[in-house]
Amino acid sequence: MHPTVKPRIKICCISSIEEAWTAINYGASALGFVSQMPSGPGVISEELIAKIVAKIPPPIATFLLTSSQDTQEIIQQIKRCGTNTVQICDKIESGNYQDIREALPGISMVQVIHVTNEYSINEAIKIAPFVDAILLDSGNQSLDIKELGGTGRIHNWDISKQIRGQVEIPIFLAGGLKPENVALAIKQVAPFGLDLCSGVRTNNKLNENKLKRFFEQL
Ligand SMILES: O=C(O)c1ccccc1N[C@@H]1O[C@H](COP(=O)(O)O)[C@@H](O)[C@H]1O
Repeated sequence: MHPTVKPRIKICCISSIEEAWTAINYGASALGFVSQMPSGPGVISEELIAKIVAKIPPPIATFLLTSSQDTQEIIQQIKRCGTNTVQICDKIESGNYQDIREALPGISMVQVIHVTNEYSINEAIKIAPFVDAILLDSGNQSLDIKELGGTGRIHNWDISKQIRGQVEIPIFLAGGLKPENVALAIKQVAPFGLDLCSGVRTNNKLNENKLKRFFEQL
């Protein structure tokens, strides 16, 4: 069990160098870049991701969000985009986490678990030994058009809290976080990190007023 500290903040769906710097200036320690997805508001091209990532200084973490389920494909995608972290938004079907570790030893791996019911707890416990962090998001992988994130909806935080209590690695909480609910989310789940997209945006653009209000709640 980790001690409760002020959570680290990852601002996701970054779509320009200006947005990246706005998020960093307000206090983000990580930025998320959404590559091709079946659905969601944050997708940008890999070319744009690579261009923005090249301008981000240490120690800011850069997360590539991928929907690929094939580790060889993921490795190539990370190389093209140049991020230092990969956020795997679906279940790996071809290959395993070790493939990514061996090919890219410096890359951190974050696996997304879509919190839907109590089974999500076992899913998180099973995956935790192989990755560097787990990100608990809202979503639905069984829809015809999969929802892998960016839903703007919260999920059952009681399940997230149970995962936080049973898994030793850092937990990020995502899904519908915004200035109005972040204090309660921290109190209830006490995650290592918070990850958000739509809650600090207006018409898909980063909104400085919402960002400011969000950071004031921490
Ligand atoms: O934003 C997207 O387009 C997206 C698509 C597919 C997977 C993940 C995506 N974004 C991630 O979802 C979380 C939660 O988003 P929200 O705050 O509920 O809008 C976000 O932090 C991104 O990591």
